[in-house]
Amino acid sequence: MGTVGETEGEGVLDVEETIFVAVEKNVKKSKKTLFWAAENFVGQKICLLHVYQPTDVLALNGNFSHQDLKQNAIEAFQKLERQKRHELLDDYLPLLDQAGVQAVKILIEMDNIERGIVEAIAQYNIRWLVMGAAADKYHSMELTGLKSKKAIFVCQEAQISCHIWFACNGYLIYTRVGRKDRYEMETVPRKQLLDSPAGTEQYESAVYSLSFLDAGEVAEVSQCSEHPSCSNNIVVGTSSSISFLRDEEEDSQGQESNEADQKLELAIGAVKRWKEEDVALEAKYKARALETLHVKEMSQRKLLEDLLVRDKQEVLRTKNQYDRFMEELQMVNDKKAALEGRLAESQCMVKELEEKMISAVNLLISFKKQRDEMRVQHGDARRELNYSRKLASGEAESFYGTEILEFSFMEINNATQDFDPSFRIGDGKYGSVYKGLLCHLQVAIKMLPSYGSQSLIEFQNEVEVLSRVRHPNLVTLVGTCPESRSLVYEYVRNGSLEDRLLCSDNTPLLWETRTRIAYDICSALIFLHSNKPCLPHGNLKPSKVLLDTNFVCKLSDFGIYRVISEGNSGTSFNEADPMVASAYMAPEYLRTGEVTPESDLYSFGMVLLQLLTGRPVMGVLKDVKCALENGHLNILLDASAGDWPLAQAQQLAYLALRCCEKNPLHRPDLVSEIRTVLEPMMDSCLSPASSLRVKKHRRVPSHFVCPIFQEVMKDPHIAADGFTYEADAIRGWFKSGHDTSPMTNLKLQHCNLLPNHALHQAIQEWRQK
Ligand SMILES: Nc1ncnc2c1ncn2[C@@H]1O[C@H](COP(=O)(O)OP(=O)(O)OP(=O)(O)O)[C@@H](O)[C@H]1O
Repeated sequence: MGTVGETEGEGVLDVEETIFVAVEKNVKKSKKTLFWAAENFVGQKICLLHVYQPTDVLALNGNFSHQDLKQNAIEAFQKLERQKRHELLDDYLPLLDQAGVQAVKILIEMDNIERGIVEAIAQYNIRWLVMGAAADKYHSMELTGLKSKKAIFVCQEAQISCHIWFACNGYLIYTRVGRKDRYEMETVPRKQLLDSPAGTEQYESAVYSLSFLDAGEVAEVSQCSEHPSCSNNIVVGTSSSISFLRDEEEDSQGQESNEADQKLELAIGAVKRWKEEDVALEAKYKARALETLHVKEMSQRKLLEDLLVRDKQEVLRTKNQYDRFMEELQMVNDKKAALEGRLAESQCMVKELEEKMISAVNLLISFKKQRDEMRVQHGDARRELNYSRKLASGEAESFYGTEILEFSFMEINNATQDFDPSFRIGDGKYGSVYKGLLCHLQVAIKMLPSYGSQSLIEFQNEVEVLSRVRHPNLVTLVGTCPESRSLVYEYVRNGSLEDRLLCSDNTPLLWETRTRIAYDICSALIFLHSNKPCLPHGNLKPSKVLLDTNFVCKLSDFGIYRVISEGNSGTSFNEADPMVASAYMAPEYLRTGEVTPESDLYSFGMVLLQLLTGRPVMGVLKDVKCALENGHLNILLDASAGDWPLAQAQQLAYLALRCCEKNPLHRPDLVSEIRTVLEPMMDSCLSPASSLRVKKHRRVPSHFVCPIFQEVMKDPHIAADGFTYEADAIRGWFKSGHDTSPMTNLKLQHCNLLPNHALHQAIQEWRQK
């Protein structure tokens, strides 16, 4: 327990000129004592004296030993604490500043405050000290002695040279007079001073009185003679207090002296007892404090032990968790390695499969090529065979070119790009018609309804019959797909007569062309009816009259009823208007459902009426009849056809009406009557003026012209680029070292050529006309 003194302020302290004021940390509590000093010692320097009990850092840290705490930390803590104290003391300085008093401060560090003050008095040789006698709240008129234990201790223990004023609530309560000759007095212990009568003699003008301020005690007050500037009062001892009495009659009256001695002894005894009691009490408090500290430490220890147990458990739990995670991680790593292995395997497999796929595709391509070649060979072989057969039966001449191709559903599917709607060119009552490319030919594929009662053989036989019927005015049936029950026809580019009559593309048909169309239909019907067996068309109407690029008419769907099974004959998929459809049908057909050459005549008559008038079929028969009766057919004639010679038009109208006779027997004969009427008309159409107009109309179709020779082809052949060339021209191209397409300039896959029979035939027909 050392004494550390710190002074702060200006210069060296002159203890003779300085009033020390003992203050506590709370400014409020010591403020009035300080004011009292400032008021009473005007012009004197004031030094604030403060003792503080430093915190026991080791005790604060409970279980930690001194070694555990770093010296630096302790010092830092103490420094901080000291600094705080200084800051607290600084709070007094503005008060003194206001009073115009110079101030310094001394900070003493000690466990016991009163002892600290006493030590400071000794250390700095303090001559003048002001301190509190009691807390301000205890102040009253009766308060005449010291109440604070610290004050009492200082009063008793401070070196005698120090003069001390004890104030309370701004009033001086008690003064301990200091002895100027301090060297002399300091050698005498305070107690001895009290005990010795000589001690009392040394104080002639001042009498010490220790007042323990019990209730009811009375104090006498005398003027302080020690300090001139002071209006202090000196408290003179009372009955129950320890008193130093100045009694001039003491020496003379022995009895009284004895009594005084006795009193003194009593007082000393009381002080001793009080001190013993005080020590005992302090020991008791200390013991209690230690006990409390012990209990606190024990509970802290318990708390820490619990915390330790909990921490241990937590660590254990974390460790278990960690172990589990590590196990899982291991498993995941194992799985990852396995999956990576599998992935590598799969990638190998994918690569292998890709290679296999590529070779399969290559194989497929070569198979397809082989198949195409084989199909061609097969076709050739069949043709050869049939030709040989026909040769044997003497029908060889009419045979060439009537072989029919068979396609798989896959081919039909590919040709129509999965029956893409953009490939659909029309819908009939039996199904849809798609455009497509098969064997390098542009074709129209008619999808028929299901077989129904018809067997595959029956279907194939009927198709065989139809495919053999070939005429320039009939759409050629080039193939079939029994799998999908579809018929593959040559594609006719210029739409149907129905479209033309509706002028859907604003190019009306001239009367010459209409006359020729009538003639073409007549020719086709003569051919069909003269076929063995007789093959009536069965569904003649403008939508079945197709026109090629040269407006040559080609009847489609002839004899289709032969491949439609009975169960499906009435099936209507997309029939526009049944009334309109039946308007072309002969009354007996509507009654019996039997297709005859006469029923074709009726339909022909209706088509003829429409060619003349361009009117819708409904009501046209009645209108023309009426017009002829009234002689104003010219009004009814289609003006967009040009100046139709009226006589010719009338002749055609009468012919049409005869064809539409209800009684089939009254209808004219196709060859002897109808063709006889139409033929001269055709000739007149070929008059120079007409033929010029028609020729204008009949320019050479561009697809008849070889792209290399730029002439109409004689022997058209299809190359690998899909274009048709004159055989000699394309062969010459290859011979000259080319392996590219003359049209696209791209490399050709092969140099094989395929005869384009359909085009060849079309060119022949065109030439004949
Ligand atoms: N070979 C072909 N070339 C070009 N277009 C064709 C060919 N065949 C048919 N078409 C087109 O397909 C359309 C539908 O023909 P489809 O024969 O199925 O029905 P439709 O003639 O309208 O009447 P129906 O219901 O009586 O059969 C025709 O109008 C025609 O435009």
